[in-house]
Amino acid sequence: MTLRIGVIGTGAIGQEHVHRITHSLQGAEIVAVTDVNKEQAIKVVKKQNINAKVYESGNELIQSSDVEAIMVTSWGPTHEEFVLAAIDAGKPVFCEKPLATTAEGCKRIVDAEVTHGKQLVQVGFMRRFDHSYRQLKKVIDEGKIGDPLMVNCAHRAPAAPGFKGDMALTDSLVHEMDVLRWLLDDDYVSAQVLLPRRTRFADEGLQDPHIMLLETKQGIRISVESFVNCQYGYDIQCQVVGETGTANLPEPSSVPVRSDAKLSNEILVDWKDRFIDAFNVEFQEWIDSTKKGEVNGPSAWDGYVAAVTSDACVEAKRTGQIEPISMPKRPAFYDRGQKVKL
Ligand SMILES: NC(=O)C1=CN([C@@H]2O[C@H](COP(=O)(O)OP(=O)(O)OC[C@H]3O[C@@H](n4cnc5c(N)ncnc54)[C@H](O)[C@@H]3O)[C@@H](O)[C@H]2O)C=CC1
Ligand SMILES: O=C1[C@H](O)[C@H](O)[C@@H](O)[C@H](O)[C@H]1O
Repeated sequence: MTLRIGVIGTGAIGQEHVHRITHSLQGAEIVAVTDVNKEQAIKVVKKQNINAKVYESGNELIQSSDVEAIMVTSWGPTHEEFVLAAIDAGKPVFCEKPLATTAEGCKRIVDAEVTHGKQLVQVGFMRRFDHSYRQLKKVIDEGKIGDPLMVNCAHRAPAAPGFKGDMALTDSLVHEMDVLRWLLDDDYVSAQVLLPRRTRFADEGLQDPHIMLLETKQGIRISVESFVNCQYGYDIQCQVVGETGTANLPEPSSVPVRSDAKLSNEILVDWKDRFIDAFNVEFQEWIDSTKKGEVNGPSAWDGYVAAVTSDACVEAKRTGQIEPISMPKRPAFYDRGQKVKL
């Protein structure tokens, strides 16, 4: 059986995902697309050479009997409406981060999904599918460095066109907020945000870099640097310090070149390249799980936790204080093993 997917939002990442599902992955096809920029949606259908119908709106696409599963890759503020509509239609939905732009919006989605009675929602936190993060998690889970005590991360990008306000926290660092919970199998209890000296390469009014400090329930202390105008490349670092050793996130492979009396390695400059394999694994596993009637990736609850954490970080940046992160107990509904029926 081929999973028939409808795509809401044919912009940058929507096109990436349409391409990978159509040309790289197995078991699914794009049968429907929609975008408020209809001309763009039409162009994507032609360029990707897919037999997909262009719908007037996301809700019309969701309601279509031709569409079995939904992919939401529109702007963040539109996600809540479409995810709620997909739940209402009883259809599995993959929603790119953020699940919703507020914790309250995420909680409305969690409540709707629990009321619906079947888990349908997966959120696009793709780092859990990245081979290097999975290698790092294996080392930790096997106890090779003892209990984790501290974690030091960096999330650097060469430039941040269009970045404004708190996007370093709400748009970029949400990836670390999610992946570190998964890596450590832990939850957060507090957040603090430090504002180092601004780089002259930041747009007017934009703070850059930031340092986010998190404490977990187990007492692990986490430091994450966000530097979105670092100039030199797209560089994701993660070191876990344990009782008996340290473990570093493996660097993307590159050929060491010796020439002109220098030894050099290339550094990637784009998140699309750094995580291309993670996106492919994320979507192949989503397709396979959805066809089995399962949700095995980051859930709506994970999307809610990321939103609560990011809200606390934005508040910590505003107050300059350590802000508490208090989460209600995760509903048993989100324990693994929930099955959905297509
Ligand atoms: N997982 C990851 O690493 C990444 C995730 N994203 C997320 O993906 C989402 C989209 O980001 P981009 O593709 O960079 O943005 P984009 O602006 O390139 O594309 C978004 C598209 O959604 C369309 N759109 C907006 N409102 C709509 C509506 N009501 N109905 C239908 N279409 C609508 C826009 O016309 C646009 O074509 C964002 O939530 C972003 O955070 C983006 C980049 C990386
Ligand atoms: O979701 C993303 C990308 O995956 C990058 O990791 C971030 O740097 C970017 O800001 C964000 O949009």
